[in-house]
Formats: sequence, structure tokens, C-alpha cells
Amino acid sequence: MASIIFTDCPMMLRPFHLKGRNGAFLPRSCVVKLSLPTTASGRGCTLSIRSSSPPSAIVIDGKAEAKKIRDEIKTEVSRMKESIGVVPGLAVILVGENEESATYVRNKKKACDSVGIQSFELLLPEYSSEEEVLKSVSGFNNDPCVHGILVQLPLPSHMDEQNILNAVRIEKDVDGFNPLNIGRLAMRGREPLFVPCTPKGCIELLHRYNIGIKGKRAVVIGRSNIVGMPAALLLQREDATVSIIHSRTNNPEEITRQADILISAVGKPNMVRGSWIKPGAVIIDVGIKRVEDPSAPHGYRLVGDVCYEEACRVASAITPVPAGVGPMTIAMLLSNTLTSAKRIHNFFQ
Ligand SMILES: Nc1nc2c(c(=O)[nH]1)N[C@@H](CN(C=O)c1ccc(C(=O)N[C@@H](CCC(=O)O)C(=O)O)cc1)CN2
Ligand SMILES: [Mg+2]
Repeated sequence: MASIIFTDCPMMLRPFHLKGRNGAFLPRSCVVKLSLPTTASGRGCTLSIRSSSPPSAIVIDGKAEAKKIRDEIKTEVSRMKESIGVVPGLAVILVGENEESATYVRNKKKACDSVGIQSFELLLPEYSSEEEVLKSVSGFNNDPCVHGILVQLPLPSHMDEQNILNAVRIEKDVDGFNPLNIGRLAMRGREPLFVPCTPKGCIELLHRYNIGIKGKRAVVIGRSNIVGMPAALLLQREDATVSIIHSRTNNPEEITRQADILISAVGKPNMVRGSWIKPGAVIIDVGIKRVEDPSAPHGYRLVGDVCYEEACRVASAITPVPAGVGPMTIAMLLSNTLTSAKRIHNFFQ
């Protein structure tokens, strides 16, 4: 069998233009073996191409970073338990039967279990009144075993979400959604007690990959209270020059093309095309949507806001969907809960 190796591929063949047997794009640096049909002499031929491809984006592995953070938290939780006999506790309130929310709540409970944080789950029916939810929040506010309280969003439409988030004691507001915490995040010289988990996870990923923020041009797509707005505030606190794009922004691609750091959090699959991205930019994709795919295990695939294959060719680094920002959200929730327990019990050794 013949084997030809090109060390400097003349065709500029980029491995990520090729798909492997499982249909996934091949990684940047790999050896590609091409099997050619059997020749008249009865001997087949394999071409091995070692590609010297131009750089493609580094994949920011949120799942791996989240695992490292969970391991650190687990150590701290057991140290706290051994030293002062306190186990951090997280209360999660889920109202209604939203299937995705139920999955996130289950995942949060599993994550708590995995690091030794005690979790208290309260499932309320869809038709609960706002007063019932407020009463539950108040119960957890006064429960000494609970150091963090989280109301899973979205809430059913008959409830005033803000009223309920306002009721969470700021010392236990591990989601960072209480207006006092958000207000402090927006003010120079003030520190919030907690920062919302998803934006905090985005910034943590940038730090962990040594991606500088100071002086950079950052663009955030989306202005939600949960992600877009706090992400913009956080980037600003890190001395980036920040622009926010929203549904009324004209020609968003002209603005995104100026971004050194682009965070997208709108939930519109593949909205951000390769042509929207400045070469070498860092892309943090917070969007996550289920897209029907009969060939996928559950009949759907998770797709981000950013057209991943196109972006990989332009950006210097990118978070995948799934396994990018999502796992960091839960890791930051555990981290906030531990911080809260330490603060409440003055455990600073
Ligand atoms: N009270 C809150 N409600 C909501 C928040 C929040 O931070 N606090 N954020 C989102 C949902 N969310 C957490 O609640 C969340 C979303 C996604 C993930 C995640 O790990 N995603 C995985 C894929 C998971 C899957 O298979 O479906 C990934 O991206 O890899 C975690 C948490 C809205 N509500
Ligand atoms: Mg979040």
C-alpha cells in the first residue's frame, strides 16, 4: 500500500474543512488519511496528508474549566465542614412545568450533590399565586441552613418577576438578580455581594484563558437582565470599551466587526456569521437553542447564536455550544453559594 505524506500541503487543505466518520469537523492539527479506490493492479492507495493549515480558533473548553472549579469548591466545602461544622445550602424554587427549566434545576441539584453543597428544591405548580412564591422566598430568607436562594427563570407570565427577585435577601442572592446587587454592579467604587452566574462565567473563562480585557473593544449582543446587561457592566468594570447591540440596532454587523471580544446572548441560532467577526476576535457564545434534528439522540441539537464553523475560521478563540458557557453558569452558582456561606459564618481562613 502506498503512503504519501505532504508536510506542507500545496492545496492549503484545512482539516476543519473535512468531516470525520461521525460527521464532526476534524480538529486543526491532524493527519488526514484518504483511501483511494483499488487500482487495476488490485492495490489500493492511502494518501496521508499532514496539513500545515492556517490557524483556526482555539476552543474555550467551559466544561473542563467548570470541572476544575467544582473540584476546588468540593475541597473548600469539606474544609468548611471539618473546621466549623457548616454545610453550605442552596434553595432552588421552580414554578411550573417548563421542561428546560426543570432540566436546569435537576442539573443544579446534581452539581450541588457532587461538591457536597446541600440543596433544597421547592417545586410549585404553574397556577401558584405570587403571594405563595413570596412566602416560600421569605421562608428560605429566614432559614439558617440556606445560604443561597435561586428562583428559576422564566416565571409563569401571571407573576411579577421583579417583585419576586426583590424579595430575595441580598446576602443570599446567589443569582445576583436583586436590584441592589445589580445597582452596585453598575456603580463605580461599589461592590455587589453577588454577580449573575452566566456573565460571571464568561469573564472567568476569559481570565482562565489569559485573554486580556483592559482597553479592548467589547461588544455584547443582547440586553437581558440575566446576561446581556450584567455582562456589559462586568466588561466595563474590567476597563473594556463596551457597546451593546439590541433588537433596534441598525446594521449590527458593522459594530460587531469592531469587537476584540464579542459576547452574544440572544438565543437566535447562527445569527452571527463569520463576516460579522473581526479577524482574531474572541467569541463567547451564550445563546443556546434546541433545533430539531431527527438524527440527534433526543430529536434536537443545541445551537448557539454564532455560526460556529464560520466563526472558527475568523476568530482566535471561541466557546462551543454546548460545553462552553453553560457549565460555567452552574459552576459560578456553586461558587456564589460557597462565598455566601463563608460570608455568613465569617469563615475566611
Ligand atoms: N434563576 C436563573 N434562571 C435562569 C438562569 C440563571 O442563571 N438563573 N440562566 C438560564 C438557564 N440556566 C440556569 O438556570 C442554564 C442554562 C444552561 C446551562 C448549561 O449547562 N447548558 C449546557 C447544555 C445543557 C443541556 O444539555 O441542555 C451547555 O451549554 O453546555 C446551565 C444553566 C435561564 N434561567
Ligand atoms: Mg445565569
